Amino acid sequence: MVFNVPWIFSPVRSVLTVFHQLIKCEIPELNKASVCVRDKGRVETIINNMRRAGPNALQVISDFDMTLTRFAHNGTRCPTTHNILHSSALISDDCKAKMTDLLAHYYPIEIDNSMSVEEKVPHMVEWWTQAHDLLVQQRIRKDQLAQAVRDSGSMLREGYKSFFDVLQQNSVPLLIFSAGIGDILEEVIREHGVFHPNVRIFSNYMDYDQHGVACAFKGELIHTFNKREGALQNTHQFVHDRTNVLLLGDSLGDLNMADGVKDLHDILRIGYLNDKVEERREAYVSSYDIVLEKDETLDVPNAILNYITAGK
Ligand SMILES: Nc1ccn([C@@H]2O[C@H](COP(=O)(O)O)[C@@H](O)[C@H]2O)c(=O)n1
Repeated sequence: MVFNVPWIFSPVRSVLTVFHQLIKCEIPELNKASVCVRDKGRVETIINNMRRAGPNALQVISDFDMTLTRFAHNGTRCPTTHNILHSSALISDDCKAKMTDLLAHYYPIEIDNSMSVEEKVPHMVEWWTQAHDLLVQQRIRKDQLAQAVRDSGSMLREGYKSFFDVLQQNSVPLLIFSAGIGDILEEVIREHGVFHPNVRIFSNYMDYDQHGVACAFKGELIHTFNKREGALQNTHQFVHDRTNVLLLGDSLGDLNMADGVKDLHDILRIGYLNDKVEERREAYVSSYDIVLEKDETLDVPNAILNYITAGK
């Protein structure tokens, strides 16, 4: 059992670690009740190293659905990129019903704390494959995607503008590694006015025929638990002269998204724990450096980024 009482202790390691006064004052967001930290000394050291190295040494690697987008708003679940498409007017009622059934069956497996990643993988492959096959049958037109996103009520987390803008202003690359649908993801960030040139996306993209109708998904399937393989295959696309990584995720499958970065110096992993909080807290606090429980904001990543970039 891990308690998120700020600055007290972490029974996961039974080590008493505290943030020093300086970082507590400079980054007061770390005092939020939503923040859980296993080893505060380690987090402080990493953040200070990153500040000393400055924004030129930094890249941000992030998941998208439920990490940069909100998990819930006013008690209602917010849509993932898949949900945006399957709830849209572009999809038949029959397809909607099938996609909803798939979600109801496979999402509990995705977040099941009692199953290993190895046990989950075949189920995730089945889920994504069936969902993509259904979507491809719908003859979705590329030029209709922007409207589908506008109609969807998709929401980036509170503080998104500062997050994207500060990275852009400091020329820090933002690499988004998503098992969602890349075409929809792009529309979401375009719609929010933050698709800046420093953003790069690795995701599942649709392929279109000469009429602009989706006819397949391109390349290797990316699901929640094979991002490491994808990251390693795409190492040539990572920004190699930037050896410090701020990693944001919401799944244990996101932890290895930076495995393709060569000469990695410092990495700070921030994990959003959105669902099944009690059951999964221990696993998250053992794996992520900072865990944000039911926190729908980017306050903590923003505060850390501001602290790092202010040191330049
Ligand atoms: N048919 C599907 C398949 C997956 N999902 C959810 O999308 C999320 C993946 O995106 P990330 O940006 O988080 O990698 C994943 O967590 C699934 O729950 C879906 O909604 N429908």
